[in-house]
Amino acid sequence: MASKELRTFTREEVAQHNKEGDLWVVIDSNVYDLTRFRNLHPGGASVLMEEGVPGQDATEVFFSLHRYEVLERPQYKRLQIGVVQGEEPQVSATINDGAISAVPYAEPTWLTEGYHSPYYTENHRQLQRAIRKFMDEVVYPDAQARELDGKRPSQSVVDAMAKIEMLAMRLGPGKHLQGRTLMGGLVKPEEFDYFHELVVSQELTRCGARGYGDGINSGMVIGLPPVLNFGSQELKARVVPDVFGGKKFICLAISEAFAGSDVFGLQTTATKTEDGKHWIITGTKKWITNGTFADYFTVGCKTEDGFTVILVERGEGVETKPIKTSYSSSAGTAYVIFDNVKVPVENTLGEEGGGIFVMLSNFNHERWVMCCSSARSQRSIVEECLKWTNQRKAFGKPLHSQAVVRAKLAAMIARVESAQNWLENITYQMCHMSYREQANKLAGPIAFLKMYCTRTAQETATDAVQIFGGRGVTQTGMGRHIEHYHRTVPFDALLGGAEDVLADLGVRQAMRGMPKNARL
Ligand code: HEM
Repeated sequence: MASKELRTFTREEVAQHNKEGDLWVVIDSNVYDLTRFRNLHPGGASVLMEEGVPGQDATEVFFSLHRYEVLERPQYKRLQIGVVQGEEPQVSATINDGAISAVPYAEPTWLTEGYHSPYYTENHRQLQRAIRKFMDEVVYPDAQARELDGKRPSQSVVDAMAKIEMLAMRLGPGKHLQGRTLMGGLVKPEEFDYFHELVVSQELTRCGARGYGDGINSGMVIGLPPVLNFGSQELKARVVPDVFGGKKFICLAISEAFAGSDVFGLQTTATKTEDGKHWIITGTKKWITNGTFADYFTVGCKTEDGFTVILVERGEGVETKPIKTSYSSSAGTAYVIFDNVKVPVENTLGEEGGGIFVMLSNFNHERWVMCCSSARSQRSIVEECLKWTNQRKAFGKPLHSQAVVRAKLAAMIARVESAQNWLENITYQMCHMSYREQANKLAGPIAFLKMYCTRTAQETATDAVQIFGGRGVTQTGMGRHIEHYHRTVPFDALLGGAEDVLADLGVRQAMRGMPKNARL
């Protein structure tokens, strides 16, 4: 809403204001006075005097050069002086207003009008509506701002998430939800299933800011499960409420400059003090998401018996330094130094020497969460491409009138639809399997799905840049989401296991299941 009162003009009246010292235009049935703005216009003053602009309807040329959000910025919003008599604006922002997008394939089938799904109940739909509104109103503006300034997610947003128990919901169904009021009581803790969690993950991904997306407590998603599942009661009572309450932050600290996923190559050591009451931890960790602001570190250490996971609290001997990666430092990616850090043995997570089991126990869930995000972010790119090829004209016709452009769109749509449909099938299996069954039966399929999601995501990113041209590599303006996606999408293919490793894991699991008597 503009703060001043808007007047009503006929198109003939607007047309009178067509010179340098008196310059009005119509954009989407709204009237703008650009007289004083002309010399401040980032695209230059002269373009505003080109044929078809002064006193005219500049809607088409405007939307071929600017995103809708330009008109929403306060400094430009006040350029609007009125509306055209008897007309209603036709261009509405289909994102960030809590609504479902009407653009084909911009939403998964279950959210598209007239389509059906066997997987989602009315309760999933209610949660989706509530979370989308929350995301668009509370999280999206912070995500966009922090992604640019590189600061950590605002505490007010973390607090708001904690209030609706979104932090706890991100760890999926389970005992940790007991007694919590999820989304104001919308979902009963005992009814919360993996489809509810899928909704939470996918809606969160719509914030369209990859670094921020990781910054907003993703360290918790991977760092807290070992505490929840393997920590002592005392440790859990001390750590979990503050983490779910958004007051403290936790991260997973496994990878090192010396070794990535090869946990047996790690060099961080934990040795017991003579009285056996403490660990002394020394070593370094690299690429630790949320590490710069974490209070707790779930650390993989080399111990006498092999590999052990220990919870370290920030304090004497713990130092964290930011690492500058291709995405925003909003993620809090850190280099972590442990210098003779003294930790009570009660902070050991699981058995001494049993660290591999602790780590493996969360891999499937972690990878599945990544698939949720990957499938959803691909979809946002498909929406951007569909809108752009529809509104952008080249050689006098919309971009989509070119067969090569349509072929790229077809491939993108097919990829995202297969990723989402496969994801929903696996999610359904998860809902009907015990955790142990999931480990046996789904490690392979989830590994394949993650490999598929991240590989297709990169193909879609490349195609999107081709469609957007120079704008696809420009950090501001029309293609800014494409540039961001293309720059940050390789992250997805590294986290939680590189593509080739996952592919191999899936095949090896399939081979283990081959019947002994199978022959051609
Ligand atoms: C309310 C009216 C307008 C506002 C507030 C506005 C604002 C802006 C802004 C903020 C940019 C920088 C790029 C971006 O952030 O997207 C820009 C670029 C530009 N504008 Fe406008 N503009 C307006 C109207 C127009 C009109 C009517 C034209 C018609 C020719 C025009 C032509 C351009 C061009 C050519 C660029 C450069 C685009 C690029 O670098 O790709 N603008 N404008």
